[in-house]
Amino acid sequence: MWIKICGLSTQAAVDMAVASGATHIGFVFAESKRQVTPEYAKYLAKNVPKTVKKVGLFVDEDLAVVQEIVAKVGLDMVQLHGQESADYAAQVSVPVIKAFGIKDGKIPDAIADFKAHTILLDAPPAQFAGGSGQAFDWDKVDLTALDGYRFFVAGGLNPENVGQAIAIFKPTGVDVSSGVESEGVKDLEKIKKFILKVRRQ
Ligand SMILES: O=C(O)c1ccccc1N[C@@H]1O[C@H](COP(=O)(O)O)[C@@H](O)[C@H]1O
Repeated sequence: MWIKICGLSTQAAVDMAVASGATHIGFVFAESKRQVTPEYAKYLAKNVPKTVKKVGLFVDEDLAVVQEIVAKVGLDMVQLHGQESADYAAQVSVPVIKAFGIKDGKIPDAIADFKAHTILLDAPPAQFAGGSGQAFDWDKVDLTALDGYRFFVAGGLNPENVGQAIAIFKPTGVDVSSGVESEGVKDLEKIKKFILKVRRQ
């Protein structure tokens, strides 16, 4: 099971995510309270083992800027959290995770255009394009629509509910940001607890 801890902005949180067994760590380059500069992400990423994928999160960013940051930071994957097209995704030089907001349980038909990529299911955008800590309506989702897709479940996950999300969706991976924070800051114990919970499933 892939485990992605997103919105990392301190060395201690990166180290805890890696030591606890995260498979992916995420840096937010879009407008967000978790936004980091490429220079700082490069610094945070420098001792991350090659086995852990470094993911850069972007929202409707200019493709040239994405490519520049991928090269500068040494990103392994890019998470597209805006209205990016499949044509745009196809031009990114590293594997793509394409996020979709799930409203009223409806899996958008547009996921069909991203079959070559990994899909990420999130709550619909709120103040920012994501990272709101809100879950979508898990019970309303037609799970057959996800057949044949590699996908992350995200949106409002935390150490307490991630087991239920895995049981319902049987996803390729789970992704969390707000649910491993306390008062808006990454909480090292919650990161560890979240990863342990997933590993014990
Ligand atoms: O984390 C952010 O600040 C963020 C900003 C803009 C787009 C996406 C963002 N985060 C991603 O949103 C989902 C759900 O996060 P949460 O666990 O509900 O807080 C996750 O994929 C984050 O990577």
